[in-house]
Amino acid sequence: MNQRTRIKICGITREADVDAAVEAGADAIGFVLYPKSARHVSIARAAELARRLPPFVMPVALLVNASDAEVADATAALPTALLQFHGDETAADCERARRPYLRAGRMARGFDLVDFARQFSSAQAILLDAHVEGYGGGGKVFDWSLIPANVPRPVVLSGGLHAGNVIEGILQVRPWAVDVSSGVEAAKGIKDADLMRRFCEAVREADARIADSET
Ligand SMILES: O=C(O)c1ccccc1N[C@@H]1O[C@H](COP(=O)(O)O)[C@@H](O)[C@H]1O
Repeated sequence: MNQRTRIKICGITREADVDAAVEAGADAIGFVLYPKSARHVSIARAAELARRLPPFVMPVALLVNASDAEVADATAALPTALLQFHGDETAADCERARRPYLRAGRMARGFDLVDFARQFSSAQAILLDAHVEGYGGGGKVFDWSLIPANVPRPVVLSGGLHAGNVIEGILQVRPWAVDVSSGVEAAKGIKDADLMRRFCEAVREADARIADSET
């Protein structure tokens, strides 16, 4: 199958970075609504930034153990956003939002990804991140060989990706999408336009290699 790997760039806090991510070719832009993150933006600020997005580029609202009231505020202010639950939420917690969502799994040895994906059968995809302190965004790569071939939901590969390793990640894992934050930053929450461009070019290179190998 000649598939285009989708690209999410997460942790955006500035207008210029929204524009540069779109220009680079991102399909989705993530806003971190988790107050303890160095990349945190308020719901109002995320909504302001999301209004810059052109059609067919999706905003993503990243939440960590948010209350139902916070989730309701986020969905009201960001009506077109996909939700990304990146904490300890249960499937029931995620489903109460009544919105399409991604559920992050924190990969470590012994983590049963197939069972996790079955628990979150209502998720659009399972996002795989390294197990780091502070829930995520740590720029850490996990051992991709821990991902079994039979995950029953689409997979979003993340965790320490950058232009130098994303081709290998895509060729090895064949994810539906990739997600990057630290690997395209000058500092936490401050994206680098050149790194975003190089990341997206590397993803397209991986797709081209897959297409070549299939013809
Ligand atoms: O970005 C954060 O600060 C963050 C905080 C809490 C949970 C998740 C967070 N970010 C997500 O972590 C992964 C991996 O990021 P990185 O590329 O390794 O920095 C990604 O999904 C971010 O959206």
